[in-house]
Amino acid sequence: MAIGQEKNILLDQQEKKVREQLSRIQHKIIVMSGKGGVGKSTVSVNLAVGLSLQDFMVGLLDVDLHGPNIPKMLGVRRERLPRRPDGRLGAISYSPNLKFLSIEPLLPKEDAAVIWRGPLKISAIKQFIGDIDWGKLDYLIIDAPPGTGDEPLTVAKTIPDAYAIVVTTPQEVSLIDVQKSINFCRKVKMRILGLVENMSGFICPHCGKELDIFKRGGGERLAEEMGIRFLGRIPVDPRVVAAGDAGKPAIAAYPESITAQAFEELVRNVVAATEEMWREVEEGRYMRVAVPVSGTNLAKDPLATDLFAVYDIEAGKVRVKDVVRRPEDQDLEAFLKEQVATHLLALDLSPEWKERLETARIRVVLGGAPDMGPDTLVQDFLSGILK
Ligand SMILES: Nc1ncnc2c1ncn2[C@@H]1O[C@H](COP(=O)(O)OP(=O)(O)OP(=O)(O)O)[C@@H](O)[C@H]1O
Repeated sequence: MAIGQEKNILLDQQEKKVREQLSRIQHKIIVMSGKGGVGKSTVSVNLAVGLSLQDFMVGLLDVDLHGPNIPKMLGVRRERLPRRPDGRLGAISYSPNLKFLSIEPLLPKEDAAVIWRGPLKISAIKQFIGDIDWGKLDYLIIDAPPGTGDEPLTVAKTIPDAYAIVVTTPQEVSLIDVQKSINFCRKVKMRILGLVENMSGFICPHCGKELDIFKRGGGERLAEEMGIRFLGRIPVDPRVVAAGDAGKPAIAAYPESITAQAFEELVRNVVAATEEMWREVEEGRYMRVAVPVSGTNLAKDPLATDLFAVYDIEAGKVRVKDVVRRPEDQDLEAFLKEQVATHLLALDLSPEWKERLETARIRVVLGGAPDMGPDTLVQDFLSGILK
């Protein structure tokens, strides 16, 4: 067998494993930020612990290949990954319903500098997700490295149905970074769960009360302007640092504190927001519609074309339209799944393919005419002419 062919088979197997693994996880959330140091890991850890304290089964994945700090924040260091009877590796248990994984146990030494080349990084992240047996989870929280580079892009592509939480601080420059993260999410078609404003207000280390000596706010206004949810704000609290350093997240270490309460509110808002996003899809208030095209008109055969107009539709209105090219080696089902399409609108499709897509929970609606453009077909669908 040719080397290229062998590589493709291995890649296909990896994709399959990744898909199987992901299908057992109900909600996947990527915690991201436009720049470093805004408290992404702190938010990820406290959110994961908070969800596990609400009896959800939770996984926490640290995708920071250069400086994984989640093991330290959880007080678990250099533990070996458990091996399952079938030979697969499992994540490390923090508590009965919280497991986590970072690159750390896979490094030769604790402080080893890792130099990853782009393709290696990408396959390491895919391996994390595909090779590790997470079991059945309600939530997988993924702490992505800051920025909009290779790692968040790989996570977004590997977990196409992940939602994003964007973390910011009240400083203006950080709020500008939010815009970048939001643009990134829109570009990779990742739905945004909402915005968290960290280090907002200050908790006095002496009296434990909140003092307004630092700038705060802005996040809520920005969220409103950008049309995304505001999930909560977390004050600056020196105990967050101490708790992180001591390996016990603030939400569990100081449950009575204002900060723990702020994290608990964040947990409640995240649960409500994920349920709402789920319902939006179930009830058709949110749709992602793919239409195979050829030039400016509908394509005669969806299986033969590589061009698709993809629409994000909320409350019956088109919010974003994009034209996407299907890679040559990707079949229609894999492509639509990667696009997280909920519907395929097309001129025609064989009954076998229609059934295959509907089994994959992609609704197929057929109709229109060869001289019609995709926008018209989508409008006909939204107005109920096409059913
Ligand atoms: N609300 C807070 N109050 C006080 N300190 C905080 C707060 N949030 C985060 N920190 C501290 O700020 C530092 C950076 O936080 P953290 O590591 O969570 O940021 P990050 O965005 O994940 O950084 P990175 O760029 O490394 O991914 C840590 O020392 C953490 O303890």
